[in-house]
Amino acid sequence: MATSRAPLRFAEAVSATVSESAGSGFFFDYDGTLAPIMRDPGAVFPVAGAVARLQVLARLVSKVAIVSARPAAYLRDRFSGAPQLRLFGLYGMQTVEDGRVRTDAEAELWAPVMRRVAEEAARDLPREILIEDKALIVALHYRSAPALRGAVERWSSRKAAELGLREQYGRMVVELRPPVERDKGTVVAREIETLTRAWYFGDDLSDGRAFDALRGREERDPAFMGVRVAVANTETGDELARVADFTVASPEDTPALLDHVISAFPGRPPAVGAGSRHR
Ligand SMILES: O=P(O)(O)OC[C@H]1O[C@H](O[C@H]2O[C@H](CO)[C@@H](O)[C@H](O)[C@H]2O)[C@H](O)[C@@H](O)[C@@H]1O
Repeated sequence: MATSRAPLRFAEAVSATVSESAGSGFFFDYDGTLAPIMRDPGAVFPVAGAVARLQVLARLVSKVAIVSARPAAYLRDRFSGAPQLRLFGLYGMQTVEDGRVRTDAEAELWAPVMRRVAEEAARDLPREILIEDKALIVALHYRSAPALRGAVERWSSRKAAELGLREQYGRMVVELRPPVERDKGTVVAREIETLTRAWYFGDDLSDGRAFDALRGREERDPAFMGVRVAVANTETGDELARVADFTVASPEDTPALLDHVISAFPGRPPAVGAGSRHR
């Protein structure tokens, strides 16, 4: 991922978005971007104020979406307060349409294989490893036992080779998933086709593909503006921050950045401390 254009100023990015709101979209990763990182994935909820900000934003621009590795049903639950959001789960293998989860047919064919992977992981891996069975993706979490990272990665690589699966590394996690052409980059590339401005917020390795999708579109279409926002963290954040236009310090700071964007729309009250950050 290479940065090729002059640095974008936050105020310019915001005003270009406001002036073409009907062609603008906002895309968000979930864990580590809109929600804190915790040991128990099941205990995580969006940070205070995030859902409300997204709902406001969804009324102001063309499209606001969550693009996550979580199952779509999980996202539907966590973002029920923002019904206008578009939800892409399992790296785009699932979406929510009219309140119902729709799973990609090609990915669905892998359900029996992934069930077997979850069973074998439970049998083979030490019990300190948290196995998150997302039906079409098996996540192997070593946050409670970082010393077991090597063992987890070796097991995962063997299983991927044996069964023809893909691996995705993340924050103290390795995931095994079907070899279908879906990732955050393919989702974003498709969803921005009708847009002229798009922002993507992320914190992790898989979000780099979404950044690349914005960059690729910019290279083909000089009228398009992509805005990459990295949410800082010491685990996987550096790589993303290096190629981001802006960085926020933590998921808890994401709503404040959105306030600066929202307040720039006509008729919106000014954000507290507007213009003082995100340069
Ligand atoms: O695409 P995302 O929405 O960012 O999902 C990526 C993974 O997030 C979750 O794992 C991460 O957050 C957990 C909860 O804070 C944390 O315990 C774990 O160490 C992190 O890797 C989720 O559990 C995974 O399924 C997602 O793939």
